[in-house]
Amino acid sequence: MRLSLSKKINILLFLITLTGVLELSTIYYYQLLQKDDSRVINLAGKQRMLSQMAAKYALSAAYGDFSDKENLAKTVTEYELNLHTLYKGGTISGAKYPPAPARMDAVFKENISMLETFKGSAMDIDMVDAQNSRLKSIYLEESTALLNISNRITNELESISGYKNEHLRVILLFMTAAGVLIFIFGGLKVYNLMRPLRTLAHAVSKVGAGDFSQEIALPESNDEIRDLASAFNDMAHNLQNTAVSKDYLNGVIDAMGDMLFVIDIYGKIKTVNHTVCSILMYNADELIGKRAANLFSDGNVIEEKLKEVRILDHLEKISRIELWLITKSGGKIAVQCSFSMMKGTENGDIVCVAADITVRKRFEDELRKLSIAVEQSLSSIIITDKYGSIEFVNQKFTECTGYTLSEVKGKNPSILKSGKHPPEFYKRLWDTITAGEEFRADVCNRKKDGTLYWEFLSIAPIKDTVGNITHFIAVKIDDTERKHAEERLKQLAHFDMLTGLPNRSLYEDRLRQTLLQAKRTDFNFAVMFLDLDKFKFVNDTLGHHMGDLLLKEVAARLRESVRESDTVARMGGDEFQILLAKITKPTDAANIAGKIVKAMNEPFILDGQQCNIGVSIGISIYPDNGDNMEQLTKNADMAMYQVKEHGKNSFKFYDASMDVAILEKINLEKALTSALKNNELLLHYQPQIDIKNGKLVGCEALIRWQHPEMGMISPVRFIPLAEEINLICPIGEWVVREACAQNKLWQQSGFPPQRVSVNLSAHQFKDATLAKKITTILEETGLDPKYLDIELTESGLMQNVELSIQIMNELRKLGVNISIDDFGTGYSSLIYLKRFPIDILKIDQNFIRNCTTDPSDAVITSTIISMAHSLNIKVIAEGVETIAQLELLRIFDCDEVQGYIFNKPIPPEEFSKLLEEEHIFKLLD
Ligand SMILES: Nc1nc2c(ncn2[C@@H]2O[C@@H]3COP(=O)(O)O[C@H]4[C@@H](O)[C@H](n5cnc6c(=O)[nH]c(N)nc65)O[C@@H]4COP(=O)(O)O[C@H]3[C@H]2O)c(=O)[nH]1
Repeated sequence: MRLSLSKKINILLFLITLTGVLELSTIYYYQLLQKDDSRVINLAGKQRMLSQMAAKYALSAAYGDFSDKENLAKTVTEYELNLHTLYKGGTISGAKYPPAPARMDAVFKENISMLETFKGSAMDIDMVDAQNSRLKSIYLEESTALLNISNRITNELESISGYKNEHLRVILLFMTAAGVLIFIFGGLKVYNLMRPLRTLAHAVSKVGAGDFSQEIALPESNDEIRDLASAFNDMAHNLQNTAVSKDYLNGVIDAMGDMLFVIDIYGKIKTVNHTVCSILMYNADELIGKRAANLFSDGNVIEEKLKEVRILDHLEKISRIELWLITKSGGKIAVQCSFSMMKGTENGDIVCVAADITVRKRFEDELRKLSIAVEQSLSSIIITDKYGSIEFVNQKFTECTGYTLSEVKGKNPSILKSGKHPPEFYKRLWDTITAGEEFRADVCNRKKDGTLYWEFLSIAPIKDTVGNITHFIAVKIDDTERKHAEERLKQLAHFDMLTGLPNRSLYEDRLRQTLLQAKRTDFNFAVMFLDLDKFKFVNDTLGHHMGDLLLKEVAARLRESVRESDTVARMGGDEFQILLAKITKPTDAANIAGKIVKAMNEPFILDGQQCNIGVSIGISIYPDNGDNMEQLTKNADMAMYQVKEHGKNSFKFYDASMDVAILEKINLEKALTSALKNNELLLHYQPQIDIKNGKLVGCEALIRWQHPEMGMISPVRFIPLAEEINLICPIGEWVVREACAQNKLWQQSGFPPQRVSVNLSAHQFKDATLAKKITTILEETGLDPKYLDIELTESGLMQNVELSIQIMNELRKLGVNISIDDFGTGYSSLIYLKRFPIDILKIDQNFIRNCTTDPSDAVITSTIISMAHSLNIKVIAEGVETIAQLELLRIFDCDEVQGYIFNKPIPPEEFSKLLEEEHIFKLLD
């Protein structure tokens, strides 16, 4: 049952009041009772006195004194009245007397009876003989009895009154105790009521201090205090959920990544958060009170902004602006500030939140620079979406193709297709880029006006943050000129410039192809080795010009003598070779050879002058005279020598009896096998000179074989043999070790350090452990890798491009220099040149030899030099023999030169002398 607080208090008050009233009533009643009792007791006392007086008067009469007879009557009458009043109650002289308690009935009756007896005796008092002693005793007895009973009544009344008093005192005591108990109970109740109120007051004061986590235990009582406590808990809970404390708010503000300032109406800083302090490197104390404008590079702007914010306040707009904040150390930080009036305050504070946009700004700057770079790039740039639809092209693209951005936007780059590439090319392109890789290639495209052009194309996918391709970017460098140069170089590399016939490299390539085909499909072919008779005489007597004209005419007649499918090549000088691609029988070759001899014997009219020559032809037939290129060529060569030996101007088939030379070769092989361990190999060194100052910058190590009987043998003779019999690798290793050791010795002798170049055979370059071997040699000899230069021939590298690149990179990593030897005689591919990590390019001496006389050789030389320089590659010209060559090379900006004009390859002791003299080679004046 719910007892409300007011009810509880009312009950308590009622009980206390009731106790009080009862107590007062009791006291009052007690007082009244006391008054009645004392009146009764007084009357009873008076009865005792009256009984005494009656006794006295009776005695007096008994002794004959009747003077008090009347007094006796009066006394008895009064006594009787009083007795009846005491017994039954009544009023005497205005005073009221209550009737005596019932238990005193007997005594009062006895008193009345005694009084009646006494009265009877007293009535006869006149006849009493004064001397009658019996009467005397009767009177005495009766008055004493009356006196005694009066006393008894008095005492009994007194005792009844005393008992009553005692009883009332007990009641009073009890009531007082009850009152005290009710008071204590009430006090305890009030204390209990106050306890939850005190808890509540404590909790309320905590909430007031911002601690909303208060929750108090509900009192057990089902009253308003319980309601209050419950309401308080609800309130605190709601406050915690909806309101934030100052600390919490400060925590939030300090945790903000952006800087926060509160600026007062005077433009002074009132508050800052931690981010401000950490970015601007101030303490909060240093900032508070400072003018906000002083922190910005453009204080006026800030002042204006603050004013504007106050004016616009009613619009409730947040005003944003980009500014520069100055740090304590003077650094500048780009920020985007937003200003807003602080709501809920009257003092006009403004909140300024400044976001650090330095990175974004830098990024925007980068982006701006990048877009300018893209727009102004000298390369054409196309950006497409992931489906290949064009989104952007730059200015260079428009210049290059004639298409504007609006013309190509949304279209596919295939509008540029030239039709020069097969569908597989485009498939490979798409397969590569959609696989997320970069595609690079030389591409022939078509301009808007229909003209074709070449460009070097690189397409890269652009990926989003999760790696999905979103766009493709194509960067294209106009390659037409380079392509032309390359085509031209290829032409130069594969064709003889004078006669237009295929040169050695193309010829050998075709021979290789024919050989492969013949092996596959089993047919015969013939190799012819031709040497003109008397050409030297014509050249020497009629001059080079006539010699050239003659060679051209010879080439034309040779071409006419064979089928389209046959290859006529000029191998150099007056040496030609012919590949008769398919013959059914040797006589076919004999017929053609006869035809050629006949054609050569016809007089030549050169510039109006007639001259006659002849030709010696050696023929070898596949497969009878050899099943490989070298053998077929060598056998044809041998047959040609036979012709020369036997009178020239004829042809001869190879015959095994010619193999005397083969025996010689076998002997040579044996001798070479033991040459290494017999220490018959040695190195000569040829100086390499800086063309600008004549200083010695390096040398080329060239192997020599000092045979005990055959004398000095040229590497041209034994290196191919060593390659053939697999001796080239140990010999090559010996060369590298010897050259490194010698170079280190020179350095240890105090000579200025210089580079030593070593030739490496193509066979050595097939060895994947080559770099490891060279590392060991460098470690053993102690030579710094930068003083070693490895020379490789282009054709050697091309045999296995990927392995070559791998080995070259390994060597490069070691710090060793890499040169390409005999450049211009092989593939001369610029694309490969770009892929090879090359330091030096050596122009083949064939070009140098003729560069001053043959314009095409001069063109090749200068093209090679400028092309190498554009790829950051140094150029050495070898085989320089004349001042004219040297002069031309200097004009062509060649870097270094080597050749007989300075020195032939010399033994190390002689080379030491050059170093000792610190020899400066005399160049041109
Ligand atoms: N006509 C003329 N010739 C000049 C002139 N200056 C230098 N030479 C010669 O031209 C050749 C240049 O060497 P190469 O092209 O590497 O051609 C070398 C190279 O391919 C090979 N060879 C030489 N030494 C080694 C070697 O240690 N290892 C390998 N694998 N091959 C070597 O033998 C070839 C011939 O070597 P060498 O007979 O020493 O002939 C050398 C050198 O004596 C000049 O002004 N005029």
